[in-house]
Amino acid sequence: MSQIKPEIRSRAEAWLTDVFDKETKNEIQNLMENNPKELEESFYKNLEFGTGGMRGIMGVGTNRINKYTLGKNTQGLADFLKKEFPGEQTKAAIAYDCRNNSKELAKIVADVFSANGVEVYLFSDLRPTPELSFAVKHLDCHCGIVLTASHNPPEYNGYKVYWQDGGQLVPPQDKQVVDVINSLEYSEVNFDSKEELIHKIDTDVDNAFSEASVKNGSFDTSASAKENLGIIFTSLHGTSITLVPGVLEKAGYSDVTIVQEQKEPDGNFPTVKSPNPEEPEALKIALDLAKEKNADIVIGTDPDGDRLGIAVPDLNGEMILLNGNHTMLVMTWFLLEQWKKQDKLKGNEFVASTIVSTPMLKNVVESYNVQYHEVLTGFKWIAKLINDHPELDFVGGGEESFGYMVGDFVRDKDAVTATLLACEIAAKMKEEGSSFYKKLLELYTEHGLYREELISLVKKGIEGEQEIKQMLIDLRENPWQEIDGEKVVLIEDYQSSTAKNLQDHTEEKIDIPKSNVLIYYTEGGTKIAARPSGTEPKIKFYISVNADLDSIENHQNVNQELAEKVSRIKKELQIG
Ligand SMILES: O=P([O-])(O)O[C@H]1O[C@H](COP(=O)(O)O)[C@@H](O)[C@H](O)[C@H]1O
Ligand SMILES: [Mg+2]
Repeated sequence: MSQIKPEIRSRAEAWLTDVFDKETKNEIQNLMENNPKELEESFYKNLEFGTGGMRGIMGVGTNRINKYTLGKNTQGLADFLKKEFPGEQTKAAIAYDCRNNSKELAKIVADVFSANGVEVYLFSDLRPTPELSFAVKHLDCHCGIVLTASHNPPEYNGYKVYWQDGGQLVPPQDKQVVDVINSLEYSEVNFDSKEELIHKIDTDVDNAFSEASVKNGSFDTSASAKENLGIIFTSLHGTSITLVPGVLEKAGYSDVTIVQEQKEPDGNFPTVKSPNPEEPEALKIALDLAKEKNADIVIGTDPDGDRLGIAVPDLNGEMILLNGNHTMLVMTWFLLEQWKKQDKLKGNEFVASTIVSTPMLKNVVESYNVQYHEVLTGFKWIAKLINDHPELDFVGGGEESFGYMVGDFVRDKDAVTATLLACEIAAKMKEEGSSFYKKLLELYTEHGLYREELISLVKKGIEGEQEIKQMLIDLRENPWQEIDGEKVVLIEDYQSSTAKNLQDHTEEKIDIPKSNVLIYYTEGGTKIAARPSGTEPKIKFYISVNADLDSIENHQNVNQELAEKVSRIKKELQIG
């Protein structure tokens, strides 16, 4: 008992009142008596909204995902809706993923909204996140919620919030909503549902979304090319199983093999260490199956169906996992070619990506005389750009973390439509005697070979958070001056919004919202970004190096040299 800090004890004791149920109180008592460390982790702060909504470990406490923290969020949102749309019948759409407790938490969110007079459209079963983004607009809702922690480990859950346009909350609403939530007491949350305000949704929205996906993810690839494409698909125990097989069939793909061991939705993700297509291990079963079946493409989506991992044959026919940058480059090239062919490039189109994604994309996009815009990490910022620039046509957007969005019919990354686009490209390339991978290499010969690596260092809990903060403070105090023998020429600090040119000692203002991100550029074209993850307890370093590639035949040598360069950099900077 004596080990509990007084402020933690008082925060925990506030949860021992009648506002909270017996189970919660028992668990808190238990932690107080037996596990003060866990009590502190659970109560030392309130959960916050990050890159993609609010995420946390499930359990009791203010720093955990539970009925009370999400109830308070929802009460705050309902209060905000009332203020923002006075006199209107407000409406909210709610979806949930395969995680443990997602369904129950979705019902609680529906209860609190309805208790406050908000009309609720609740999916009758699990669905991918992009379908919720679609549903918000389709059903003319004022906001939307998805209960999901995306690809985080099984002990996590979360709460993604969408606004009227189908994009996740961004300024100015994000701060306004958070202020209302923070001003509430737990006792002010109304859980008394009005069942007559809760409507179940499923097939109608599914059909509309599937149709829109097929339309947006299909171009001029022939029916025979599609039939000839061998596809292996895995939903990694997640939500995309509800839609992807159906849209592939609708779009004309007949040779689709679903990874059976991973098709059942399961919040424990029993066949993978992490249900994240960014981790090579996640696609292992699918890759083995691809070998056996001699398939042309492997696709795996994350639990909430918004990010996708792809593997395709390299020039020797060996399956190779692509990273988010690779996929984004080929997809964007393909979309630009299609727009060009359809005579739709008029000079007011744009492609968007994030500051930690490959700088090569800019070169590809601008070679089509299309505008390239860069935003902070988080697809919500890409969605915001679309809103902020009604005068521009959005072609597509992506980010290094395996997310892509085709056109603007949904306002978040969408692995359903992106799966169709990946198959469209692979089928067409195969028919033309080329390949998805060869196309990537051709882009390298035109724009240089870019090699990117992400290093994520996991640092959990209170101490981890402190350590991550300190690492960035240290970097600011002692910035890298030279990296792999190349002088650092520019340092961007997105927290102070300054770009320091170390050569002419000038300083420019960065004109995007503040964020704890540092980016270094060297005279040789190396780019290194550092930031804390906004979804997981990690610090992330993004390394990008590049070199000219004169012919495809040389790609392995050049790639090898760049891999060695990245290794040297990691060693020198002591990151991973
Ligand atoms: O996790 P998801 O699929 O919802 O994706 C979310 O998190 C990713 C990782 O963010 P961070 O680097 O801050 O962890 C972001 O890239 C993405 O835009 C965001 O929507
Ligand atoms: Mg996700």
